[in-house]
Amino acid sequence: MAEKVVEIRGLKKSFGDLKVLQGVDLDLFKEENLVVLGKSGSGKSVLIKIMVGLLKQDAGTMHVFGKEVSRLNSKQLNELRLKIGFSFQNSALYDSMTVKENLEFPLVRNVKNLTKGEIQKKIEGLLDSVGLPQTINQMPSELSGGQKKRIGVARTLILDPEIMLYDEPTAGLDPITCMDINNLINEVREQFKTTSIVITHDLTCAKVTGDRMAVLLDGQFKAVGSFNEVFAHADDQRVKSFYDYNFIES
Ligand SMILES: Nc1ncnc2c1ncn2[C@@H]1O[C@H](COP(=O)(O)OP(=O)(O)OP(=O)(O)O)[C@@H](O)[C@H]1O
Repeated sequence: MAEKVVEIRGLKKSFGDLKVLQGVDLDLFKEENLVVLGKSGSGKSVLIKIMVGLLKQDAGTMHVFGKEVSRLNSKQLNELRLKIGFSFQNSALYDSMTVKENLEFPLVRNVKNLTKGEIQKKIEGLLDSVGLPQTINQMPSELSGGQKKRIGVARTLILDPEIMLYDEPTAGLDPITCMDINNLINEVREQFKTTSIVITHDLTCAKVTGDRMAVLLDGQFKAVGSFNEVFAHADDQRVKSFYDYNFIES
Protein backbone atom coordinates (compact mmCIF):
# COMPACT_ATOMS: atom_id res chain seq x y z
CA MET A 1 0.00 0.00 0.00
CA ALA A 2 1.40 3.40 -0.98
CA GLU A 3 2.39 5.83 1.71
CA LYS A 4 -0.30 8.34 2.74
CA VAL A 5 0.75 11.94 2.21
CA VAL A 6 -2.51 13.60 3.22
CA GLU A 7 -5.27 12.22 5.45
CA ILE A 8 -8.45 14.25 5.90
CA ARG A 9 -11.16 13.11 8.31
CA GLY A 10 -14.50 14.70 9.15
CA LEU A 11 -13.29 18.16 8.12
CA LYS A 12 -15.81 20.95 8.64
CA LYS A 13 -15.60 24.66 7.91
CA SER A 14 -18.31 27.32 7.96
CA PHE A 15 -18.25 31.06 7.51
CA GLY A 16 -21.12 32.36 9.63
CA ASP A 17 -24.23 30.57 8.37
CA LEU A 18 -22.50 29.37 5.22
CA LYS A 19 -21.54 25.71 5.66
CA VAL A 20 -18.76 25.11 3.16
CA LEU A 21 -17.08 21.85 4.22
CA GLN A 22 -19.43 19.47 6.00
CA GLY A 23 -17.42 16.39 6.85
CA VAL A 24 -14.73 15.90 4.23
CA ASP A 25 -12.84 12.58 4.24
CA LEU A 26 -9.99 11.97 1.82
CA ASP A 27 -6.65 10.18 1.50
CA LEU A 28 -3.91 11.26 -0.87
CA PHE A 29 -1.21 8.69 -1.60
CA LYS A 30 2.41 9.27 -2.52
CA GLU A 31 2.98 9.89 -6.22
CA GLU A 32 -0.67 9.78 -7.17
CA ASN A 33 -2.43 12.45 -9.21
CA LEU A 34 -5.74 13.23 -7.55
CA VAL A 35 -8.23 15.40 -9.43
CA VAL A 36 -10.62 17.50 -7.35
CA LEU A 37 -13.81 18.44 -9.14
CA GLY A 38 -16.49 20.72 -7.78
CA LYS A 39 -18.50 23.63 -9.02
CA SER A 40 -17.52 27.18 -8.28
CA GLY A 41 -17.95 27.98 -4.60
CA SER A 42 -18.03 24.33 -3.52
CA GLY A 43 -15.06 24.81 -1.19
CA LYS A 44 -12.03 23.56 -3.14
CA SER A 45 -9.90 26.60 -2.25
CA VAL A 46 -11.03 26.50 1.38
CA LEU A 47 -9.86 22.88 1.54
CA ILE A 48 -6.45 23.78 0.08
CA LYS A 49 -6.14 26.75 2.45
CA ILE A 50 -6.72 24.47 5.43
CA MET A 51 -4.10 22.09 3.98
CA VAL A 52 -1.44 24.80 3.97
CA GLY A 53 -2.56 26.38 7.26
CA LEU A 54 -4.01 29.58 5.84
CA LEU A 55 -7.40 28.72 7.38
CA LYS A 56 -8.30 26.59 10.40
CA GLN A 57 -11.06 24.00 10.30
CA ASP A 58 -13.97 24.12 12.78
CA ALA A 59 -13.89 20.34 13.28
CA GLY A 60 -12.13 17.26 11.99
CA THR A 61 -8.48 16.67 11.11
CA MET A 62 -6.09 17.51 8.29
CA HIS A 63 -2.85 15.53 8.46
CA VAL A 64 -0.15 16.35 5.92
CA PHE A 65 3.05 14.29 6.02
CA GLY A 66 1.67 12.77 9.23
CA LYS A 67 1.21 16.07 11.06
CA GLU A 68 -2.02 17.84 12.00
CA VAL A 69 -1.69 21.17 10.19
CA SER A 70 -3.75 23.24 12.65
CA ARG A 71 -1.29 22.34 15.42
CA LEU A 72 1.84 23.49 13.60
CA ASN A 73 3.66 26.62 14.74
CA SER A 74 4.68 29.25 12.21
CA LYS A 75 8.15 27.79 11.64
CA GLN A 76 6.68 24.33 11.02
CA LEU A 77 4.05 25.86 8.72
CA ASN A 78 6.75 27.53 6.66
CA GLU A 79 8.56 24.21 6.34
CA LEU A 80 5.32 22.53 5.27
CA ARG A 81 4.56 25.22 2.69
CA LEU A 82 7.99 24.76 1.13
CA LYS A 83 7.09 21.13 0.52
CA ILE A 84 3.85 22.11 -1.23
CA GLY A 85 4.23 23.76 -4.61
CA PHE A 86 1.33 25.84 -5.77
CA SER A 87 0.91 26.29 -9.49
CA PHE A 88 -1.51 29.17 -9.97
CA GLN A 89 -4.11 29.57 -12.67
CA ASN A 90 -2.44 32.70 -14.08
CA SER A 91 1.09 31.20 -13.87
CA ALA A 92 2.02 33.92 -11.35
CA LEU A 93 5.09 35.05 -13.29
CA TYR A 94 6.50 38.50 -12.60
CA ASP A 95 6.05 40.45 -15.83
CA SER A 96 9.05 42.71 -15.22
CA MET A 97 11.48 39.80 -14.75
CA THR A 98 13.02 37.50 -17.33
CA VAL A 99 12.30 33.77 -17.19
CA LYS A 100 15.65 33.25 -15.48
CA GLU A 101 14.93 35.93 -12.86
CA ASN A 102 11.47 34.47 -12.27
CA LEU A 103 13.00 31.08 -11.50
CA GLU A 104 15.83 32.56 -9.47
CA PHE A 105 13.54 34.56 -7.20
CA PRO A 106 12.02 31.76 -5.06
CA LEU A 107 15.42 30.05 -4.82
CA VAL A 108 17.27 33.09 -3.55
CA ARG A 109 14.47 33.86 -1.13
CA ASN A 110 14.11 30.39 0.33
CA VAL A 111 17.37 28.51 -0.09
CA LYS A 112 20.47 29.97 1.49
CA ASN A 113 24.10 29.39 0.50
CA LEU A 114 23.59 28.43 -3.13
CA THR A 115 26.38 29.54 -5.45
CA LYS A 116 25.62 31.38 -8.70
CA GLY A 117 26.75 28.28 -10.57
CA GLU A 118 24.38 26.03 -8.63
CA ILE A 119 21.48 28.40 -9.24
CA GLN A 120 22.25 28.57 -12.97
CA LYS A 121 22.50 24.78 -13.18
CA LYS A 122 19.19 24.29 -11.39
CA ILE A 123 17.40 26.81 -13.61
CA GLU A 124 18.82 25.31 -16.80
CA GLY A 125 17.90 21.80 -15.63
CA LEU A 126 14.32 22.78 -14.93
CA LEU A 127 13.92 24.66 -18.19
CA ASP A 128 15.13 21.50 -19.95
CA SER A 129 12.61 19.46 -17.97
CA VAL A 130 9.71 21.62 -19.14
CA GLY A 131 11.10 21.72 -22.69
CA LEU A 132 11.83 25.45 -22.83
CA PRO A 133 15.60 26.00 -22.48
CA GLN A 134 15.58 28.66 -25.20
CA THR A 135 13.31 31.00 -23.20
CA ILE A 136 15.82 31.64 -20.39
CA ASN A 137 16.37 35.32 -21.23
CA GLN A 138 12.86 36.08 -22.50
CA MET A 139 10.23 38.20 -20.79
CA PRO A 140 6.86 36.61 -19.89
CA SER A 141 5.14 38.91 -22.42
CA GLU A 142 7.11 37.16 -25.18
CA LEU A 143 5.76 33.73 -24.23
CA SER A 144 2.59 31.95 -25.36
CA GLY A 145 -0.06 31.01 -22.79
CA GLY A 146 1.11 27.40 -22.79
CA GLN A 147 4.77 28.41 -22.41
CA LYS A 148 3.86 30.67 -19.47
CA LYS A 149 2.13 27.74 -17.79
CA ARG A 150 5.21 25.57 -18.33
CA ILE A 151 7.50 28.22 -16.88
CA GLY A 152 5.05 28.64 -13.98
CA VAL A 153 5.34 24.91 -13.29
CA ALA A 154 9.16 25.10 -13.51
CA ARG A 155 9.09 28.00 -11.06
CA THR A 156 7.05 25.91 -8.63
CA LEU A 157 9.34 22.90 -9.05
CA ILE A 158 12.48 24.87 -8.30
CA LEU A 159 12.00 24.41 -4.55
CA ASP A 160 11.68 20.61 -4.93
CA PRO A 161 8.11 20.32 -3.59
CA GLU A 162 6.75 16.92 -2.62
CA ILE A 163 3.14 17.89 -3.34
CA MET A 164 2.13 19.86 -6.42
CA LEU A 165 -1.16 21.75 -6.38
CA TYR A 166 -2.39 22.63 -9.85
CA ASP A 167 -5.20 25.16 -9.81
CA GLU A 168 -7.14 25.10 -13.10
CA PRO A 169 -4.02 24.25 -15.10
CA THR A 170 -5.77 24.28 -18.48
CA ALA A 171 -8.10 27.25 -17.99
CA GLY A 172 -8.09 29.60 -20.96
CA LEU A 173 -5.93 27.40 -23.21
CA ASP A 174 -6.78 25.96 -26.64
CA PRO A 175 -7.36 22.17 -26.78
CA ILE A 176 -3.89 21.33 -28.14
CA THR A 177 -2.12 23.42 -25.51
CA CYS A 178 -4.41 21.86 -22.88
CA MET A 179 -3.15 18.44 -23.92
CA ASP A 180 0.41 19.73 -23.74
CA ILE A 181 -0.13 20.86 -20.14
CA ASN A 182 -1.89 17.61 -19.23
CA ASN A 183 1.15 15.73 -20.50
CA LEU A 184 3.42 18.04 -18.53
CA ILE A 185 1.54 17.23 -15.31
CA ASN A 186 2.14 13.53 -15.95
CA GLU A 187 5.78 14.10 -16.90
CA VAL A 188 6.39 16.09 -13.71
CA ARG A 189 5.07 13.22 -11.62
CA GLU A 190 7.31 10.73 -13.43
CA GLN A 191 10.42 12.84 -13.34
CA PHE A 192 10.11 14.46 -9.91
CA LYS A 193 8.09 11.74 -8.09
CA THR A 194 5.64 14.35 -6.87
CA THR A 195 2.18 13.77 -5.44
CA SER A 196 -0.36 16.03 -7.13
CA ILE A 197 -3.74 17.58 -6.56
CA VAL A 198 -5.25 18.91 -9.76
CA ILE A 199 -8.22 21.25 -9.35
CA THR A 200 -10.03 21.49 -12.64
CA HIS A 201 -13.38 21.84 -14.38
CA ASP A 202 -11.89 20.28 -17.51
CA LEU A 203 -12.79 16.60 -17.69
CA THR A 204 -10.28 15.85 -20.43
CA CYS A 205 -7.59 17.15 -18.09
CA ALA A 206 -9.14 15.08 -15.29
CA LYS A 207 -9.19 11.93 -17.38
CA VAL A 208 -5.66 12.30 -18.74
CA THR A 209 -3.94 13.34 -15.51
CA GLY A 210 -5.99 11.78 -12.72
CA ASP A 211 -5.42 8.40 -11.14
CA ARG A 212 -8.48 9.17 -9.04
CA MET A 213 -11.23 11.78 -9.13
CA ALA A 214 -12.87 13.27 -6.04
CA VAL A 215 -16.09 15.21 -6.55
CA LEU A 216 -16.92 17.83 -3.92
CA LEU A 217 -20.68 18.21 -3.51
CA ASP A 218 -22.62 19.64 -0.56
CA GLY A 219 -19.39 20.02 1.39
CA GLN A 220 -18.32 16.38 1.07
CA PHE A 221 -16.50 14.14 -1.39
CA LYS A 222 -19.53 12.27 -2.74
CA ALA A 223 -17.75 10.31 -5.43
CA VAL A 224 -14.14 9.16 -5.26
CA GLY A 225 -12.52 6.72 -7.66
CA SER A 226 -11.12 6.25 -11.14
CA PHE A 227 -12.63 8.30 -13.97
CA ASN A 228 -14.78 5.36 -15.06
CA GLU A 229 -15.85 4.48 -11.52
CA VAL A 230 -16.97 8.05 -10.90
CA PHE A 231 -18.60 8.84 -14.22
CA ALA A 232 -19.65 5.58 -15.88
CA HIS A 233 -21.88 4.61 -12.97
CA ALA A 234 -22.73 8.00 -11.53
CA ASP A 235 -25.94 7.74 -9.50
CA ASP A 236 -25.94 11.36 -8.48
CA GLN A 237 -27.37 13.54 -11.23
CA ARG A 238 -25.00 16.34 -10.26
CA VAL A 239 -21.95 14.12 -10.79
CA LYS A 240 -23.41 13.02 -14.12
CA SER A 241 -23.99 16.62 -15.11
CA PHE A 242 -20.25 17.35 -14.91
CA TYR A 243 -19.72 14.70 -17.51
CA ASP A 244 -22.64 15.74 -19.71
CA TYR A 245 -21.56 19.35 -19.67
CA ASN A 246 -17.99 18.55 -20.70
CA PHE A 247 -18.64 15.87 -23.29
CA ILE A 248 -22.10 16.45 -24.72
CA GLU A 249 -23.37 19.94 -24.25
CA SER A 250 -20.07 21.73 -24.88
N1 LIG B 1 -12.46 33.85 4.25
C1 LIG B 1 -13.73 33.67 3.88
N2 LIG B 1 -14.72 34.33 4.51
C2 LIG B 1 -16.02 34.11 4.16
N3 LIG B 1 -16.41 33.28 3.18
C3 LIG B 1 -15.48 32.59 2.53
C4 LIG B 1 -14.08 32.77 2.82
N4 LIG B 1 -13.37 31.95 2.00
C5 LIG B 1 -14.27 31.32 1.21
N5 LIG B 1 -15.53 31.70 1.52
C6 LIG B 1 -16.77 31.20 0.91
O1 LIG B 1 -16.69 29.78 0.89
C7 LIG B 1 -17.29 29.26 -0.30
C8 LIG B 1 -16.30 28.33 -0.98
O2 LIG B 1 -15.25 29.12 -1.55
P1 LIG B 1 -14.04 28.50 -2.35
O3 LIG B 1 -13.18 29.66 -2.72
O4 LIG B 1 -13.41 27.41 -1.59
O5 LIG B 1 -14.75 27.92 -3.65
P2 LIG B 1 -14.09 27.12 -4.88
O6 LIG B 1 -14.71 25.78 -4.91
O7 LIG B 1 -12.60 27.20 -4.78
O8 LIG B 1 -14.60 27.98 -6.10
P3 LIG B 1 -13.91 28.33 -7.53
O9 LIG B 1 -14.02 27.10 -8.39
O10 LIG B 1 -14.77 29.43 -8.05
O11 LIG B 1 -12.50 28.76 -7.28
C9 LIG B 1 -17.71 30.46 -1.14
O12 LIG B 1 -19.09 30.68 -0.95
C10 LIG B 1 -16.89 31.59 -0.56
O13 LIG B 1 -17.56 32.82 -0.69
